[in-house]
Amino acid sequence: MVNVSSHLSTYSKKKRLAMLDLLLVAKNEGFDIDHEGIREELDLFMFAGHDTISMAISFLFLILANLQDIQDSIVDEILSVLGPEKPPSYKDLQHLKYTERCIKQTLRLFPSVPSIFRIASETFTTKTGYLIPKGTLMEIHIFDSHRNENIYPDPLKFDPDRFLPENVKRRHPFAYIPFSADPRNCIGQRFALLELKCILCGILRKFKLEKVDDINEVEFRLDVMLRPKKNIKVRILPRV
Ligand code: HEM
Repeated sequence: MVNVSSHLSTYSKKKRLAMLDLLLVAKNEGFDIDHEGIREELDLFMFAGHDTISMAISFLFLILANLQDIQDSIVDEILSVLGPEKPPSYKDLQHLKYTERCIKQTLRLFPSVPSIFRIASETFTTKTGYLIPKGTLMEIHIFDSHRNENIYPDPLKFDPDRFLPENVKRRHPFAYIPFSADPRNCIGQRFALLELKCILCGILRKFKLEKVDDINEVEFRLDVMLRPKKNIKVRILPRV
């Protein structure tokens, strides 16, 4: 067990505190959190920030291995913003607009969290006329909404332009909810996009992804995360 008091001088001098330091300061200053609570928060972050990203990157690689033209366009954008070697800065990552649209499109078709659950805190009637009694456990099926052809015509088509600002504006704000959309939505969503862009900058400038598994033949298994039944395979070759 860490002795917080002996570490106080270390963390309290820093201007911007890391998350663990923030939690320790909160506990020390008498806020409603104890060591058990801090452990739970860290555990949540480790879980929520790890499997989600690893599934997103797996499906992204599968898509890029299947769709060479999309992969080439992403590489072109990365090279035009960063050149062949430069590690991306925060600002550089903001310029990777096409890459971002491809990531969004991947999370539309393969949302790492396929559904979320809520308990109705009061009785209400939906816009379509269903009476939902207080206490009902509701499943919001993100995977199905993202593949609804009334919202996304030709839903299985990987079309990054669906996420051009003018097209996003035409849809309901809740038509795209890979990170959920309520007060308990994903606290790591901006970080997740940056992380995925960084991974693509690192891998795609050095390696080319080639198709092994067919994107249309992937089967899923029921889980909290969207996982394939079998491991996804792509061929990774040096980019020359
Ligand atoms: C592609 C990546 C990610 C996806 C698709 C994703 C998706 C989600 C979704 C749908 C929720 C809401 C769950 C619910 O309402 O039941 C959520 C919550 C959460 N996510 Fe993420 N997430 C991702 C990455 C991350 C990362 C990188 C972090 C942290 C660094 C993170 C931290 C969290 C936390 C702490 C919550 C709980 C928030 C709360 O309950 O108030 N997520 N995420």
